[in-house]
Amino acid sequence: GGHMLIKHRVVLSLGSNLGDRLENLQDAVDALFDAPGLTFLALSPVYETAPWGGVEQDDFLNVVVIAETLLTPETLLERSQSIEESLRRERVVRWGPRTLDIDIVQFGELVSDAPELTLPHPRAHERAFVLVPWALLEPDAVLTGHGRVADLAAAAGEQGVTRR
Ligand SMILES: Nc1nc2nc(S)n(CCO)c2c(=O)[nH]1
Repeated sequence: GGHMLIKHRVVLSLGSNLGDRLENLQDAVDALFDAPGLTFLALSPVYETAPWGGVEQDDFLNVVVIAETLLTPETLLERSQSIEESLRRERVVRWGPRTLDIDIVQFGELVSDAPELTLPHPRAHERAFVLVPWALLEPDAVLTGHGRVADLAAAAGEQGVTRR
């Protein structure tokens, strides 16, 4: 349904472990902000990260992007999915290798249990490849919020997340 013209602060996690990973991430960030509706606020450094999810596959490169948007969550999801497709995103194995994955981690303070778009992202707060870059950009959101992580450095070590 329609949304009043409210700006929401969104947190996106981008990952790639297929093809030219860095180029895939660069192309994705460019594409996200090429179209109207999203205002860039911050981009984390790039992290080399061990695959999370139990599927044996190559390491990922991950970044977190903070933006402001007038879009609805659904529209942002559609835009993310079309960018994934444009980078030849073959969804073969769930949690398997992919040229690009864009996860909406938070959309303002919205909460949704819609199956196609659960907000906040249900697994983001377990994932050091999300939390470590995110904490650099928004320490309070990660270190004190409901996603409280006792020891981010320990999580980074345990989950193989290292700054490139
Ligand atoms: N390290 C790491 N592991 C992952 N497992 C999945 S699924 N993904 C895709 C994002 O959900 C990733 C990822 O981006 N990085």
